[in-house]
Amino acid sequence: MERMDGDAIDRELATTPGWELAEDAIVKTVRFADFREAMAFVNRVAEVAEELNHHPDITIRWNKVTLTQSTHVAGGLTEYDFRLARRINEL
Ligand SMILES: C[C@H](O)[C@H](O)[C@H]1CNC2=NC(N)=NC(=O)C2=N1
Repeated sequence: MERMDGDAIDRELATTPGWELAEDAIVKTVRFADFREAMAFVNRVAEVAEELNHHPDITIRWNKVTLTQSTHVAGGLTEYDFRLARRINEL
């Protein structure tokens, strides 16, 4: 899978609500009622990541979960990152 160029990234970001570009990755932070809710979400993300074989970096800070995505093997953003982002938006 090829790395995406800036125009392609901007186009995809426009249809992937809640995600922002940070360096060569896309980032989203989701806030929950408490830690337990945050962990339940993280476990749902894990299921989708395993299904797609594409995994986000995940930071959990009490009730806030930050997902950071890029395609390691490509050294930047690819369609896989946006596909996972859209599935996460559906959770
Ligand atoms: C062998 C396995 O397919 C690869 O390591 C997958 C797993 N999940 C992955 N996730 C992400 N974000 N980038 C990758 O390059 C990647 N590669």
